[in-house]
Amino acid sequence: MSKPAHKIADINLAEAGRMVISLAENEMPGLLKIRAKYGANKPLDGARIAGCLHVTKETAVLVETLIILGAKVQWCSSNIFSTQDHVAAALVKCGIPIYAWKGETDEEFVWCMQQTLVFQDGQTLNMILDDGCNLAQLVYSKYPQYLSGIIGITEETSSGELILNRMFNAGELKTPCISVNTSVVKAKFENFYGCRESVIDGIRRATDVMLAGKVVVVSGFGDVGKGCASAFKMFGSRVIITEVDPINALQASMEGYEVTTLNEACKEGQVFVTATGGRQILTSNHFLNMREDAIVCNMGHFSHEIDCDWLNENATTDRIKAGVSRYTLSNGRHILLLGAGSPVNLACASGCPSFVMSNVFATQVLAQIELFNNKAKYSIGVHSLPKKRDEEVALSHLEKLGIKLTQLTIEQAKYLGIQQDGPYKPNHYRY
Ligand SMILES: Nc1ncnc2c1ncn2[C@@H]1O[C@H](CO)C(=O)[C@H]1O
Repeated sequence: MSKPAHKIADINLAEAGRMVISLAENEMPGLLKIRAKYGANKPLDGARIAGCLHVTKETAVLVETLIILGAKVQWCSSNIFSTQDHVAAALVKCGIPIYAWKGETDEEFVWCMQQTLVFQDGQTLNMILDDGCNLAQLVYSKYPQYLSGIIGITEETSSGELILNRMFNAGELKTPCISVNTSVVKAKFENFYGCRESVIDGIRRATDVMLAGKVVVVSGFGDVGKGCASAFKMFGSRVIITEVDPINALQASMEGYEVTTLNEACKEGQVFVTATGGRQILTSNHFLNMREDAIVCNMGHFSHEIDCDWLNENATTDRIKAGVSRYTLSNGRHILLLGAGSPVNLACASGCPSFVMSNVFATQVLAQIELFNNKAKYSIGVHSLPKKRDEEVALSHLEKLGIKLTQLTIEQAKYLGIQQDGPYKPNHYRY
């Protein structure tokens, strides 16, 4: 049976979607500059990109940039709740095969990914743009016959990078990959500044809860956790951090946060945010000790940071509104779970803002160009883009913010032992 040209919620939403995509373009100078620089010589001509990344207005600008650079693209979302249906409609209106809608079931999520693998002309994918390694794992497990045709994989997020590294260490990886997450503009910009703004957006849109004065527990003090903690601090919350890594724990303490265990913090917290990249962080004994109507949400890629299965099997549920479920526990107290454990900024709001995503998605495009055109340079494994690319992406965003850069003199460059136009830092430098 031939596959449908697309599957979305409602094509009639296309006009509204195009409006928000146009506004996002104006906030995404990095992608617009890439279109201007590479659009004529089409470095992605011949690329058949299967994309699995939240279908948001920012991703729409990314998708249309890839197409302007010559790629054929088929796309699905990397989360069942993150699709912005009007954006999906706007892309389909332009003839782009989108298989995504807000509120997919887990089975439909897999079906959507499957639709991205074979193109309308019968050719199979030769590039993957992934978020959380969902698509790559599907191909590896269910469609290994396609692997020989895949030139490269670019991966968006830390959880996906973790899986690719695990596959490589197990000798299972058969494809050169570039992790965008290791780029500075992703880790130190989107993961921090993007989450700093969007975590508040997600929680406030879902609950309208007052954050000032409240006890907020953030599990994980990596770049995402740092951004989240910083946001709650700015809003006047009392922030408690939980961590397993002594370095991150010390950092949190140096920032003035209390650092303790979840077994202690679960009794005090009124809002809980997981940002560890791990699994089973918030579990039954925490839930049973939480205060009435404690708000529980996740900012990691996968919902398994929260033991949602235990809640669904051991508590009755009332749907308050889209993205907000109230669980009644055996002890009579209640818990509010946001976005069913999916990243709350994407499930209950619209994800990280366009300007910071412009940095990340410019890096994604450069990574796709690099792998597709220089595959001989990349061995099987998980690679990073050179620092110079990071600096170029950052440079393309300065004008929008009115930033005036100081020029390094030749003498200064000689003293520092670097080129006048960079790279300005050694690879081991931590920004
Ligand atoms: N507005 C957005 N559009 C697309 N992807 C996003 C957005 N905000 C965050 N993300 C990505 O979502 C993954 C986690 O699934 C990240 O690591 C982010 O780069």
